[in-house]
Amino acid sequence: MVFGQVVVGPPGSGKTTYCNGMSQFLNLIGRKVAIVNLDPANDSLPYDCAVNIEDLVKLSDVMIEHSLGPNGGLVYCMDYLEKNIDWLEEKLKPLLKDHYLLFDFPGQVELFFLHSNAKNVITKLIKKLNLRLTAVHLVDAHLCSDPGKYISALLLTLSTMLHLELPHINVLSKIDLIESYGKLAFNLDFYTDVQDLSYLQHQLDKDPRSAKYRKLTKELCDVVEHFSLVNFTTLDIQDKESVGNLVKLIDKTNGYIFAGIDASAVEFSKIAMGAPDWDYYRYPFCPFSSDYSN
Ligand SMILES: Nc1nc2c(ncn2[C@@H]2O[C@H](COP(=O)(O)OP(=O)(O)OP(=O)(O)O)[C@@H](O)[C@H]2O)c(=O)[nH]1
Repeated sequence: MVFGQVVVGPPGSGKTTYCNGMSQFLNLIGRKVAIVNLDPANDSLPYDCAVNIEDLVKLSDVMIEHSLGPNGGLVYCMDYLEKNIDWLEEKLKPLLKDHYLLFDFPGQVELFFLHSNAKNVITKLIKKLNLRLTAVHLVDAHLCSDPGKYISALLLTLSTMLHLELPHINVLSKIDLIESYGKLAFNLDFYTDVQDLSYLQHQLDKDPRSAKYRKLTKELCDVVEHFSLVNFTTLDIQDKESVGNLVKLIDKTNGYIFAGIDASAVEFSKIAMGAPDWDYYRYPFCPFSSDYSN
């Protein structure tokens, strides 16, 4: 069984930085990691990738050949990848024996709630290669500083969850910067737990432009609350404890913590009930710099 993460989120939410930081962290706790770059718009990669979509299709070539803009070009690239899924499977096969996989996807959000190519690629890989993947959806934490943007982020997150149909963890990224956008109207828990969105209405009513859409906003918040699926964890990719806590969550969702244990009910309950206290803190970490190897 091969475990890994599908890293998605809007442009600039920190996906590439995440893949880099996460792979360094996982390496340090003893896992062999392979990063699969499926974002053809990723020009300068901070990490060494095991597989790069650029070797199959180049966004710049697609845009010229088919007279497409960057968004149309990306949709084309994902479509091309789906049609050539054999290429990706062949590239991944040598990694399946002992690697943990990180898939770095493009930030164009329409790929994850409108078009089906990216989802089809993931589904085919899961089925054919027997992968256990968790979707990690990054959302820039600064969106919490504006109630309207926060509600948009909730809707995007919900639609991505429903579209991908994977074990899913939503992350407020760059949490270290949250205070630089001013004091939040509520405690951070309010934004991570997504419990009672009616409080946001008071904030929105302060702005006459959003007060006009009071009913629409309420209905949208009701949709999010009724699904009762969205909540967030937080991440500062430069903080080892923050990354470690996220890894624990991800390991529970994709089943990594159960890998290699005896399939007996006793063994299973030991892991399920016990504190998840395994390899994460075994390794001495330096106080953080974004490069864990420093
Ligand atoms: N302070 C801080 N900055 C971060 C963090 N994560 C990412 N960044 C910064 O956010 C910016 C965008 O990060 P990227 O990793 O390029 O984001 P992306 O989602 O891959 O962007 P696209 O490829 O455009 O979709 C970079 O300047 C990163 O250094 C974080 O946890 N804390």
